Amino acid sequence: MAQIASTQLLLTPNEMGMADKAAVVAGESAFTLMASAGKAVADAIMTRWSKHSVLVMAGPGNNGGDGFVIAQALLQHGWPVTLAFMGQIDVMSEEAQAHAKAWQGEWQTLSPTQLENAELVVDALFGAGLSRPIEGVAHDMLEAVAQSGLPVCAVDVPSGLDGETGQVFGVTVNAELTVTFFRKKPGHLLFPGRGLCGELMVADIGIPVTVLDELNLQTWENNPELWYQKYPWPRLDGHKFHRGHAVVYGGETMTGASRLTARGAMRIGAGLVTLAAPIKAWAVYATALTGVMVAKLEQSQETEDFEELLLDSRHNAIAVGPGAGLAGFERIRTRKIALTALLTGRATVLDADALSAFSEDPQILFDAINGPCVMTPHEGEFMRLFPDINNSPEINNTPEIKKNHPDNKLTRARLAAKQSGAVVVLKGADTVIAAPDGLAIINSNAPAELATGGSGDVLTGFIVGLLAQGMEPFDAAAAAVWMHGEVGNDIGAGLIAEDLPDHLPKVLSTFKTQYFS
Ligand SMILES: NC(=O)C1=CN([C@@H]2O[C@H](COP(=O)(O)OP(=O)(O)OC[C@H]3O[C@@H](n4cnc5c(N)ncnc54)[C@H](O)[C@@H]3O)[C@@H](O)[C@H]2O)[C@@H](O)CC1
Ligand SMILES: Nc1ncnc2c1ncn2[C@@H]1O[C@H](COP(=O)(O)OP(=O)(O)O)[C@@H](O)[C@H]1O
Ligand SMILES: [K+]
Repeated sequence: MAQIASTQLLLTPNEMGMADKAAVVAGESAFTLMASAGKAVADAIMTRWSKHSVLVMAGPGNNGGDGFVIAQALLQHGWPVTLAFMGQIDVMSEEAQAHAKAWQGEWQTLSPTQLENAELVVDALFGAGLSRPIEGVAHDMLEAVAQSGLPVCAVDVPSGLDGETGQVFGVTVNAELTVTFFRKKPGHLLFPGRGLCGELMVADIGIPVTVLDELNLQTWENNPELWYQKYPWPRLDGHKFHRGHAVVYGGETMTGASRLTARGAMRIGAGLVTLAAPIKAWAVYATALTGVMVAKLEQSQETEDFEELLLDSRHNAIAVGPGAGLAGFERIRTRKIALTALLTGRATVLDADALSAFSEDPQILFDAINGPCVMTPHEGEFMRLFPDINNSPEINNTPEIKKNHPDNKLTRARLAAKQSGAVVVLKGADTVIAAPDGLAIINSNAPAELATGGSGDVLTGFIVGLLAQGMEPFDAAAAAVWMHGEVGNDIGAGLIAEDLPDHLPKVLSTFKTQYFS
C-alpha cells in the first residue's frame, strides 16, 4: 500500500525528522531544504494576502529557521516585516544560523507589544520539535495572538499543536493557513488539530520520495487511492450471486436503524440483502422493505433461527447492532446473535448495541472474533468496550508530554484493533480506521452534517455491503467511511440519515468516472 498511495502517507514529527535526515544523507542540503520550506510559505502568503504589515515570530529551532527565510523573502518583495525572535542563535542548527544571518531587517525580541502594528502574523515559533507544554513569553505571545483576532499563517503546525496527536500543549493559535512540508502529519487531521490549521497546504521542498522506503510507515489519510483498485465494481457478466448476500439483524423496537443499514448495503451494491427480524416486528419490516428480503425469527428461538439462516453459506456478510436492542432480555439476545454471527467465521460488522451489549465482559466478544470483523464504535461505545486503553503501557510509555494528554485517537484505535482482533472504525469527525496489524487510516472528508441519528447505521450498511462483495475488512471500512463522507458533502445542510443511501449512486458515479474510465 505504501507505494500505491505515497501521497496519502502521514508522518509523525519524529518520522518527519527521520525523512529529513535521510534526505540529507541522500545528498540534499539542509540549508536548501530550509530555503525551499521558507520560500514555499512566503509564496503561499503572497498568493493569499495582499501586501500587509507582517510580524514573523521565529522560535529557537528549525521552525524559527524557516521564519527567517520567510521574513527575508517577504522583505525582498517590499512587505513591511517585523522579526520577533525567541531563542539563542548560537545553539541553532547550522542551516538556521545561516538563514538568520541572511536576514537583512531588524531583530526584535519576542513580545506581545509587537502585535500593535501587525496586520498578519507568521507563526514560526515551534513545529515538529515541540517537546513540552508552552510557557513563559511564548505562551503569553500566542495567547495575545489568539486574542488579537489577526490572521495567522502557521509554519508546519500552529505552535503548541502536537503533530502526532492533534492535541494542544499549553496554548496555540487558530491559523487561517498552515503550510507544512513533504507530507501531512496525523495532528493536522485529528481534532482539535484539524480545526486549528485552517487551510492546509503541503509544499514539496525537494525531499526525495525514496526516503519513505526506509521508514516503516503505517498511517494514511483516507482517499480512494488507497483502495480503489480493490473496489468491487459489478462485472459485465455479473450475476446477483456474484455480488454477495448480506444479512442484517433487525431488532424489535428500533426498527428504523437496521432498515437504514439494509438500504445502505443494497445501495453500495450487495447482490442480495436479507433482514432477519424477530416475529413480533416482522410485519413492520416486511411492509416497509421492498428490495430487501425479510426472514422470520420465531419467538424464543431467534438465535436458533438466525443460526439456521446462516447455514446457507451464500450469506457471506453479516451486520449486527443497529436497533438490535439492549433493554432487558434483548441484551442477552443481541449478545447471542452477535456471537452466532462471529461463529460462522464470515465477514461481520458489529455496531451500536452489538458493542454495548458486551460492556460488562468485552473479552467474551474479543475471544469470539476469529474471522474478518469490523467494529464501528463511536466514542461512547469505544469507552464501554475498551475502558482500560488509556491506562495501557503503550500510551503510558509515551513521553511525558503525551502522557498528560492520553487522548490519542490514532493510538487508541490501533490498540483496540490489536486487542480485539477486529478492524476498528472509531467514529467521529476524524474517524480512524485501524487494523490489528497496526495499519491505520484517518478520514478527513466527513462534514458535520453527518452527526445525525441513523447516519452510523447507514455506514454499517455500506461496510457490510462491501464485505458481501468480497472486499477485505480494512479496505471495505476505509471505502465505506470515505463514501459516507462524500455523500454527506453532496447532500450538505438539511441532511437526514434516510438521504444517505439514496445519494450514494451520484457519489459512486463520480467515483467511477474518476477512477475507472
Ligand atoms: N522536516 C523537514 O523536512 C524540514 C523541517 N523544517 C522545519 O523544522 C522544524 C522542526 O525543527 P526542530 O526539530 O528544530 O523543532 P522546532 O523548531 O519545533 O523547535 C525545537 C526547539 O524548541 C525547543 N522547544 C520545544 N518545545 C518547547 C517549549 N514548549 N518551550 C520552549 N522551547 C521548546 C526545543 O528545545 C528546541 O530547541 C519543522 O517544524 C519545520 O518547520 C524545515 O526547515 C525544512 C525541512
Ligand atoms: N462532527 C462530525 N463531523 C463529521 N462526521 C461526524 C461528526 N460526528 C459524527 N460523525 C459521523 O456520523 C456518524 C454517526 O454515527 P453514530 O454515532 O453511530 O450515530 P447513529 O447511531 O445515530 O447512527 C459516524 O459515521 C460519524 O463518524
Ligand atoms: K509553527
